[in-house]
Amino acid sequence: MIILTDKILENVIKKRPLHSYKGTYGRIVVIGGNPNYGGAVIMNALASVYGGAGLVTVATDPSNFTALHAHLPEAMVTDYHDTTQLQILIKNADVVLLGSGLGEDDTAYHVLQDTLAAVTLNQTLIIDGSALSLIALHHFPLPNTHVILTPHQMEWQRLSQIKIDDQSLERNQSALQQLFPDAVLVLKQYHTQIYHQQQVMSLTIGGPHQATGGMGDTLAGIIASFVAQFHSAKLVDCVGAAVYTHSAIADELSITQYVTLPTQISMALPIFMKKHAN
Ligand SMILES: NC(=O)C1=CN([C@@H]2O[C@H](COP(=O)(O)OP(=O)(O)OC[C@H]3O[C@@H](n4cnc5c(N)ncnc54)[C@H](OP(=O)(O)O)[C@@H]3O)[C@@H](O)[C@H]2O)[C@@H](O)CC1
Ligand SMILES: Nc1ncnc2c1ncn2[C@@H]1O[C@H](COP(=O)(O)OP(=O)(O)O)[C@@H](O)[C@H]1O
Ligand SMILES: [Mg+2]
Repeated sequence: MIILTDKILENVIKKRPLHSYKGTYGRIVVIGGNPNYGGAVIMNALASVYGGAGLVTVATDPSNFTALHAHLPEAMVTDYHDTTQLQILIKNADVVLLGSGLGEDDTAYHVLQDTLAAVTLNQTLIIDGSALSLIALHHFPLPNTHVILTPHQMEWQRLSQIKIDDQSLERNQSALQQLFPDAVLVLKQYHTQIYHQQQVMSLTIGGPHQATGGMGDTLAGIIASFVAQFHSAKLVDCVGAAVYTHSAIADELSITQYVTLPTQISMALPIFMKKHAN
């Protein structure tokens, strides 16, 4: 098992080439946010934009448009009910982040189905929140692309059938091999673990000051932005660096704060990344 340290950032966070533009840093489509959980996609998008992604579009319920723009004018929006538009967006994306705040109703089911059908080989699909629960419930196969799964322990229980108390490293590794052999698994908990093929990385920073709704939505957005822009690093290292960054910022904030809010972590990303870019 590899313990994540700030060394992982050296492999991933790079100074920007002068001859570059927004397209160089990746196109992300965030898909989720029903009328009750609009905050989830706003937090995905805040983390993606502040994490440095070039272009971020959010496909969500129209009731979330105004709130999203009020928080983040840098993001574009589209109605996730518009299947044709969704397919065009996905086709042009480098990274698709699916499921935060999607819910589990009929609309969610159809958006999930359309997205899984539209992603292609060279893209990266990050699957979070409700999309994980829906995939577990309906046994949707994963598409043939680079997949990153970001479950908390209950979502992983639903996917793997391993009860939270029985989620040992060996059992998790074996379930991943059996169910989703090519995927990267980010199993979120106190001391999050990242599984990929035979490799396991473990986080030993972070703490209960992070236990606020939206913390995982923010992590998913950071992962999306790192994968979208840091092309010279391996996918699993981008994930490791994002997981480390998320908790390192939270720990810095926790020196003076009792709780560390997800949106504060996103706001702190540009300064943290500047410090660690090489
Ligand atoms: N502002 C927004 O819009 C927000 C929107 N959100 C969106 O909401 C959607 C639903 O996501 P969800 O995680 O809230 O609900 P669900 O998947 O049912 O899991 C909860 C169940 O699992 C159990 N549980 C056990 N261990 C656990 C663990 N380690 N971590 C967490 N739970 C654990 C837990 O046990 P209990 O707390 O009851 O003891 C409970 O029974 C999803 O799309 C998400 O993106 C949220 O991000 C919040 C902010
Ligand atoms: N006690 C804790 N110590 C460290 N990290 C925590 C703790 N509680 C929660 N977290 C982190 O917060 C995030 C929670 O993710 P998730 O449950 O998906 O949140 P949400 O869906 O509300 O955004 C994960 O990254 C998890 O590791
Ligand atoms: Mg979550």
